[in-house]
Amino acid sequence: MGASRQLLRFVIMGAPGSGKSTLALRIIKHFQLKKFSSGDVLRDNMLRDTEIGVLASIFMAQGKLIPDDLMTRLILQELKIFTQYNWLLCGFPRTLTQAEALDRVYQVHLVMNLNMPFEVIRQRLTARWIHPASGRGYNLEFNPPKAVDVDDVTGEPVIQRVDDKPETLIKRMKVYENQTKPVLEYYEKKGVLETFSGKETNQIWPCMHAFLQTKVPQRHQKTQLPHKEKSL
Ligand SMILES: Nc1nc2c(ncn2[C@@H]2O[C@H](COP(=O)(O)OP(=O)(O)O)[C@@H](O)[C@H]2O)c(=O)[nH]1
Ligand SMILES: Nc1ncnc2c1ncn2[C@@H]1O[C@H](COP(=O)(O)OP(=O)(O)O)[C@@H](O)[C@H]1O
Repeated sequence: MGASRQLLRFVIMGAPGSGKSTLALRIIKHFQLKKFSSGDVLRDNMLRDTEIGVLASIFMAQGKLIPDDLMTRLILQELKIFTQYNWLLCGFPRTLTQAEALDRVYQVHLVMNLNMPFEVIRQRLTARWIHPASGRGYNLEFNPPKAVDVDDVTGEPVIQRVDDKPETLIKRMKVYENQTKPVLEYYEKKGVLETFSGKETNQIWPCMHAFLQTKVPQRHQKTQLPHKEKSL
């Protein structure tokens, strides 16, 4: 893939709270990829009170996945806007049906999987806060907002996600085990899966960054910055 003129089609996967969004933000800072998050698309629909948003909020609050046909139609439709760009999908696909539907339209070149102990995830999610309109995420321990309870950019309130409640998290982890883990096997068989294990973003990121430098053609790499960053 390295030398080809193909557009880059990357995916980042991992259990809820494993750091997909946090690492995706670092990736797009260093590499020319558009980040596309299924959770953000759903939350945007929820904020705008669309039909999809109303439906999504019911499934999400129960820790369930949004049905495949709806989700796939939504994401493939939204992705059309990015046809001319390299992209990085965050949170999609989450089931085998979604992965197969994506495959029918795009060739995925690389899937980065985050592997992290459940206890770390549980601790992180009790302290996760988000700005719903932008999807910007905070963590009271790891990257707190500059001012208490408000988004750094807009000054609007940040909230805790209803699906981060401990009982909903347990359900989401089961869904991840049963429905999303098979997607990892699917990509493994295709030879595009790369797994990164660790407990901290700052530990995983240098490995991921170094790996991506070998996968992303030079022309799609942004000016090199030091590996270590203070936040985000
Ligand atoms: N303590 C801690 N929190 C982190 C770290 N990396 C990310 N987080 C926070 O953990 C939560 C989950 O991360 P996020 O990127 O939203 O995970 P996602 O659900 O996989 O997209 C967020 O509140 C992040 O700010 C880390 O290395 N340490
Ligand atoms: N690809 C998807 N298929 C079905 N439901 C999805 C998908 N992506 C997101 N969702 C719904 O949105 C919720 C939040 O997803 P996301 O923002 O990616 O959070 P996290 O990675 O923390 O679980 C999921 O628990 C699920 O209900």
